[in-house]
Amino acid sequence: MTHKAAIIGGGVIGGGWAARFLLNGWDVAVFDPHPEARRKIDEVLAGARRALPALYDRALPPEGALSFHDTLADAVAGADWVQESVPERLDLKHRVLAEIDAAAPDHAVIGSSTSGFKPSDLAAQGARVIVAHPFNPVYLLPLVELAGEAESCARADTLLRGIGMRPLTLRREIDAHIADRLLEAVWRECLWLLTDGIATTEEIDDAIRMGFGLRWAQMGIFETYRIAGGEAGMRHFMEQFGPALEWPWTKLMDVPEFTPELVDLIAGQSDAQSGHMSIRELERLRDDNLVGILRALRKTGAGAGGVIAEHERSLGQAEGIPQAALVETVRRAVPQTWADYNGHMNEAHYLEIGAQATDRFMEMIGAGPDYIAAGKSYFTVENHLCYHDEVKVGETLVVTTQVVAGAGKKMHLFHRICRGEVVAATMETLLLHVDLTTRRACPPEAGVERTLTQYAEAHAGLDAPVELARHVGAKR
Ligand SMILES: NC(=O)C1=CN([C@@H]2O[C@H](COP(=O)(O)OP(=O)(O)OC[C@H]3O[C@@H](n4cnc5c(N)ncnc54)[C@H](O)[C@@H]3O)[C@@H](O)[C@H]2O)C=CC1
Ligand SMILES: C[N+](C)(C)CC(=O)CC(=O)[O-]
Repeated sequence: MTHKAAIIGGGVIGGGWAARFLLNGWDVAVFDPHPEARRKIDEVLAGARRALPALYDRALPPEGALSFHDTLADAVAGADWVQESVPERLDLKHRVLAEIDAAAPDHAVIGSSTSGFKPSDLAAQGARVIVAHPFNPVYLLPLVELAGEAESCARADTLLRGIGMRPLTLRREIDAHIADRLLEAVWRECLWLLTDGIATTEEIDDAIRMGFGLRWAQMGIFETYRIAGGEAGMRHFMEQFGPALEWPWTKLMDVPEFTPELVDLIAGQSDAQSGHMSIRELERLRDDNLVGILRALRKTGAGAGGVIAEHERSLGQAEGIPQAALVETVRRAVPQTWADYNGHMNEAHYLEIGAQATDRFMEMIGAGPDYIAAGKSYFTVENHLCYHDEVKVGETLVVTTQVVAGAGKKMHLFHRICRGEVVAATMETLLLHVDLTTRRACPPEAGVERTLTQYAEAHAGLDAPVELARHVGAKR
């Protein structure tokens, strides 16, 4: 059954929520009286369609339906989740939340994107609401801080995990939650460094992105500092740097006055630093970098990479049943990071997607991660790729796999890499079954051999592909 989300306020954050729900298969209804709201959401969606599918090696579910409504009540009718994302003004939030509460179904989770109000502030006039504070861009960053009534937070946790997010439920409510407390502390010190003429906006950004910002994405602060203590770890780190808390290393709670002069100084320096790019261009750059970082983290499971890997496991894939028809082994979007200077998918990634098809087929015959952990696997000994057509970023590729032969130590596969009806490339691959202890070829375990043989027999009647056993044939 398709879920429905209602988005009340479709600006930077509401647009991001709309994209996150929609691309994960939810229907989305938007209410925002601003005359430009639809255009802005369409632009955020275009960015999300380019970025989010690129995180995964499997296809996301088919997109839900997007609709815009003239009244709040229309938008929330039948919704399973209502997300309030109007500007950060308590009086406005009270008005909007009262309307949502009156119109939303009893079972709906009502979340507020507030960056800093506590659930008790929001519910002061009786509206049912929890804090569901996301991070920009909502369609890529997994974190959502939850605060408020326990049962609603638990329901919210389940639904958010289903759309690839990582809920963090606060143990008790606090102004600005956890992450914004940290962001405000850094922001405050940045303002002092600017006010005191110590550094420019660009220099401060360099101080973050060239150094500790890279560490924070994967280890946060405590794990990072544990390592900084050397072999003696966290205790030694605190012995060494604890006294610094007494030194003037931080202005602590002292806040600079936000004068018009300070605003002009920051806005002017920020224009000089990044004004040569539009906000949409900056968003695309940010998203491409985030996709690259998240995909790198996926490999080790560190930080948000673990969330992506876990969500991907929940995305549907073909059943491992031997059959005469070809087996679908991969269905995925082409990420921006796979494009090259010719404006299409680089040749190396045809091999990558072919290798993903082989990995998936190994899982289907019972030679997946558990089998490998127990000491047996397959090694590739030969690949042959034929490139037939170019593929562009964002297109969906489907790989089907044919078993050419599968007996004893050998597994001979033929992958067709298809874009719709077009076979964009083929990859023929020969693998040998190996004992990972001796690193030598050996017969597979009985279950794997039996399933592989069943596939080979089922595929024996299929036509041999024309590319099979072809050599590199340049006409002379
Ligand atoms: N911008 C950010 O980085 C983040 C913002 N937030 C929070 O998200 C919320 C929204 O912030 P942004 O999206 O940045 O603001 P925004 O200004 O980009 O968007 C607010 C939207 O609400 C609409 N709106 C105003 N009154 C409305 C009403 N009565 N009914 C329906 N829509 C109405 C406006 O037309 C506008 O499109 C705030 O509570 C903010 O603290 C949370 C995380 C990050
Ligand atoms: C600046 N901010 C308080 C609106 C930041 C957030 O709430 C979260 C984010 O995305 O940085």
